[in-house]
Formats: sequence, C-alpha cells, structure tokens
Amino acid sequence: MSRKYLIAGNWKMNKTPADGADLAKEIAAFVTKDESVEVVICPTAVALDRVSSVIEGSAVKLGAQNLYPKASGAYTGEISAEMLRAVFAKYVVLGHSERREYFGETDAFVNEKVKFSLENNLNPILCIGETLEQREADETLEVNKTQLLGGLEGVSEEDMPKVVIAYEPVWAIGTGKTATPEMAQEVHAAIRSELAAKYGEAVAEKVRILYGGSMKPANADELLAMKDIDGGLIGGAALDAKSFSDLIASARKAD
Ligand SMILES: O=C(CO)COP(=O)(O)O
Repeated sequence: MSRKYLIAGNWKMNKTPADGADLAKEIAAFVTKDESVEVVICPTAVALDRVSSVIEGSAVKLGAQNLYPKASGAYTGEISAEMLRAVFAKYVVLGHSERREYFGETDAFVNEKVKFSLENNLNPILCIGETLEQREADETLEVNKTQLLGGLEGVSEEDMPKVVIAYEPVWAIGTGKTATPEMAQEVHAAIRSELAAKYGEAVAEKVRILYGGSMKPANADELLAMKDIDGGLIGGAALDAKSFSDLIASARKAD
C-alpha cells in the first residue's frame, strides 16, 4: 500500500510527566529507525516537553491533544501552535469526540483549529464519528460527512497530504465495543470517496484514515487488513508499552 500505516497513541488525561517519560522510553526502544510504520504518541500538555526529550533521536513522533487557534495572548488555560512546535510536536489531535461532547467544540471551531495547525506546520489528526443514537437512526454516513467537510472547509488540496482523518465511532470509544472491520471499512470508504469528490482521486488516495475505538492487539489485525484503514488512534491500549508495541507489530505485518 502506498500509504504508510500510522499508529497513534492518544493518552488523553492520563500519565504524569514521569510516568509518561517511562512509557515513552519503552515505546522508543521498540520502534526501529527504519520503521515501516509511523508511530506517534500524544501525551497531556504538561508531559509534552519531557516526553519530547525522551524520544529525541528515535523514530517516535510527538503529538498534542489540542491547540487554540490564536498566535498568543490572553487565552487563559490554552496552548498555542508555537508552543507545540517549540517542544517538537509534529501532530495535533483535533475535534476529538470528547472535546465535542464535554467542551462544546463545533465543526466551525474544529475547522479553525485544523487550518491554524496547517498554517503553523503541525499535522492535524481530525477526529470524526457518530454516536450510537445516530448510528441507530441510520445517520452514520451523513454525520461523518458533515464533520469531515465541516472540519476541512477551506483546506487546500496541497495541504491535504498533511491531514490525517480519524474515524472514531463514539459508541466504541472506551467501551470495549469495536466496530466490526466491515462496519469500519464502510465508513472509511465513504470518507475516502468524500475526499475524492472534494479533492480528486489522487489526493484522496494519499490521505490516511485511522480507526479509533477500543482498538487493541486482539482486534487490530483484522481492522488493519481493511483496504481503507491506514492505522489506529488508540486510547486505552496506548497506555501500556506491551499492548501499544503489539499494535505497532500488527501494523508492520499489515504493511
Ligand atoms: O478515543 C480514542 C482515541 O482517540 C479511542 O479510545 P479507546 O481506544 O480507549 O477506545
């Protein structure tokens, strides 16, 4: 496959800087320099600097979990793109369903962040996904299309290869319930065809679409075998060096 698999760990609100550094050290030891899989870890903001030092010189890349789309100034509690670049973050998770649900983030706000991250040399991981109610009401494809196109409003074709999409069905996050490979593939294929309609086939083929939602070593092989699943955005299973390494190993095999 021409797209490089991406395994990204979203640590959410877990791990102190010291615990994060320990975990990062173990992951960095597992990831080789000529790795066929791109590996990203996304600690909390307070752990970014320390984790960054630990993975320096390794093939593991750093991601943040959020940013505020302003250069600097009176935005108490927020973190700028420049600050993320200063700790050598390469990726930033945006529009996660937890941020949409608990912090009221809208498609328009997520879109501002996506554009701001691209303007500031950070690769956005744009998260989209339907709730259980929406799936049961047969709205899955429509909801994902709205969040996808809303998040990408005004993003140029040239910037698209830097964008990663993460399909994370809300009902599968942290619940132990995983979408079947076929369910996930259906949505991933629909996402890719929306990208093709907006940006053309060649661009759509380059964009990586990750699956997220209770992905773990036991189900990774069959998910990663699907044509349009290019990796995973992992929560719970990314908090343990063994399970995260096993996920990287699955992606190596799937390559
Ligand atoms: O939300 C997720 C990653 O962003 C997925 O979380 P879990 O892997 O814990 O279900």
